[in-house]
Amino acid sequence: MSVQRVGVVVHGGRPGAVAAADVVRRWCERHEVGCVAIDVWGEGEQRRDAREEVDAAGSPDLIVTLGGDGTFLRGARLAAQNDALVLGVDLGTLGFLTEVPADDVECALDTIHRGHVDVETRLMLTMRASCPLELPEGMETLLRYGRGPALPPPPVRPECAVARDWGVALNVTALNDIVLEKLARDRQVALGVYLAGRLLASYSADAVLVATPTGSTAYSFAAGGPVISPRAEAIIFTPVAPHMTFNRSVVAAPDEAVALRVLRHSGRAAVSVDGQLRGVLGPGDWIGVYAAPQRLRVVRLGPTDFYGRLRERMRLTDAPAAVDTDVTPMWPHTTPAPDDLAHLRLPPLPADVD
Ligand SMILES: NC(=O)c1ccc[n+]([C@@H]2O[C@H](COP(=O)([O-])OP(=O)(O)OC[C@H]3O[C@@H](n4cnc5c(N)ncnc54)[C@H](O)[C@@H]3O)[C@@H](O)[C@H]2O)c1
Ligand SMILES: Nc1ncnc2c1ncn2[C@@H]1O[C@H](COP(=O)(O)OP(=O)(O)OP(=O)(O)O)[C@@H](O)[C@H]1O
Repeated sequence: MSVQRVGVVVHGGRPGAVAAADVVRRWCERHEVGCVAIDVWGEGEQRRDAREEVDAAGSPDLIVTLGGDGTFLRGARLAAQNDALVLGVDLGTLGFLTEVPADDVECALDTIHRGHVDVETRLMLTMRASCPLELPEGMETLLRYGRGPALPPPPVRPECAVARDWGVALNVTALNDIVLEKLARDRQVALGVYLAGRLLASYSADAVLVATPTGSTAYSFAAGGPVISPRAEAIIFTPVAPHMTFNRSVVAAPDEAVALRVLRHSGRAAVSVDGQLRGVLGPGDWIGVYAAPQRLRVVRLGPTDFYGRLRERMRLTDAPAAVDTDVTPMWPHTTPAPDDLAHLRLPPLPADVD
């Protein structure tokens, strides 16, 4: 695939990211490829929903993010809207989602332009709600204090309108997670949690969240949820500080929806999508979270080493009694794999590891 138009999402507060954006712009000029800077977070401006943002940018077919995981999530939201490829350049703190170091950005663009890339697809979430979402007056001001303006409420998909009891379909995609959390710090949320349409249990908690396998290493991980390979197809439900004995995550199949209903006596609940506040629910309101029909298409320049990255970036520590200096991979596969292993994804050669 040759690239027609690149959309650049840059962490404007980081000089290294701004300099790397310049490198991308010059590469585009040299290759006569359109290039547009997408300032998803222009200070003082009204933010746009993903459709408006992508249209204004002239429908790029490649989104390059220059920043950390937050910047990647902002770019992924736009790429998902246009079925564009997304390349994450690592200029952040943790860099769990990003793919290439800043020094390799030109080389990465050359490779993509020649069509020599692997495209990894990632499951994303979308949702329906009992009513369109909105932010109460005054919240916008609070949000600006933290991280700049809020996104507008998610647009309703009119093409998905049916009978009222199915609620409204919202034009949102989450690569990590959709979170329902208490709005007031002193009032838990009380929720009925339904899996595949059946009540699992009623929860009183600080928050509950629905995560993708990609998001299993983000908030869900912090709340004690399982780590799931991003290549797996699953939907994870994780409660955060539930005041009850059943506090486990439940891993559902990708065609099973997770519905969250705010109970009558509950405090109000904030809905966040990949860390962005998108609405507030009151008693009686509900959201249904399910796998989006489209997958995110992420550029991979080499074999992914998810577990190596997990060990390194999360700084996993070994049991003191089990520390061993031998880190030779199991099955280094310097010779072809035996027949009984031929169908497996085997560890990448050390030279190929990102
Ligand atoms: N207690 C928590 O850990 C907590 C609380 C709120 C939100 N979050 C997460 O933050 C995400 C938004 O990220 P942000 O960078 O915009 O906000 P942020 O700056 O608050 O980032 C939270 C941290 O999570 C990391 N992160 C993000 N996605 C990840 C992933 N898939 N795997 C591993 N680490 C990941 C980021 O690098 C950062 O260190 C949300 O989707 C949510 O999962 C985490
Ligand atoms: N384009 C931008 N311009 C100015 N400030 C920004 C921009 N993007 C993010 N910031 C600010 O930088 C801080 C970190 O943002 P964010 O966590 O989203 O970055 P990130 O890309 O995930 O990098 P990191 O890995 O360091 O967290 C936030 O306070 C945010 O407001």
